[in-house]
Amino acid sequence: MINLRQLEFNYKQMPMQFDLQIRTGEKVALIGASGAGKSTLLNLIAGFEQPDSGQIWLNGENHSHSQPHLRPVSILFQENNLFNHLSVEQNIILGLQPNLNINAEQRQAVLHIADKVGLTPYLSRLPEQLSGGQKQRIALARCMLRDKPILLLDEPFSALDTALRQEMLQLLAQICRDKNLTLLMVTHQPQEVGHFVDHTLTVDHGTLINNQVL
Ligand SMILES: Nc1ncnc2c1ncn2[C@@H]1O[C@H](COP(=O)(O)OP(=O)(O)OP(=O)(O)O)[C@@H](O)[C@H]1O
Repeated sequence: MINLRQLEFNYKQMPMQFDLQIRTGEKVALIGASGAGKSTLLNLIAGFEQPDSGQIWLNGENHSHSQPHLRPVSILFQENNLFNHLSVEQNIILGLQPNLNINAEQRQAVLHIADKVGLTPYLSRLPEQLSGGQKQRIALARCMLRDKPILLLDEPFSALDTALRQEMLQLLAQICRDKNLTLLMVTHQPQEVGHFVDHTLTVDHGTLINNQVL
């Protein structure tokens, strides 16, 4: 569950104020013009930006000022999600274990998710040897492996073609269902995710302006 209460944040040129209520297991798409504040909203929830005032409640706990790693949240950024000196497999493993030491069961989970996102042939490569879409799939695989109840995705599929976007969306739907995840996902293809999400919210000039049920 995500509950934002009169959350205020100011970049000099753009004051922002967010009120938001997303129930556990709910899936919400976030749309809006470039520069409207979508990424900032995700960064506030994940703890990478600090609000000036207001409250952030996540799964019933007040996380208004907690450290990012203490929040029950996984986030996929628009870019720079990967460690370039680590292999594809190691980048995925980071979702489970920061020191990369995993047991046999965890390795099975890594291989399974790598297979699901079509990265099995690339596991020993470095990210720089992959395309933009393949890199984004590494980050997506890592996010989906993590055991956090809230998933924040910032344009996760923008580098993928239509067919692959559909496949990744199905995988995401399955994982959200299996783990009962709460999902907030920035997208520029609201028509493609309409059947998958419960609501679409629009960010306009630093505020959530509507709540449209699709
Ligand atoms: N570090 C920063 N310092 C000052 N202003 C910033 C900073 N980061 C973003 N902004 C400004 O805050 C506003 C919101 O940016 P944000 O990245 O949240 O928009 P967005 O809706 O995610 O855009 P896009 O769809 O292009 O990714 C923009 O006007 C942007 O210029």
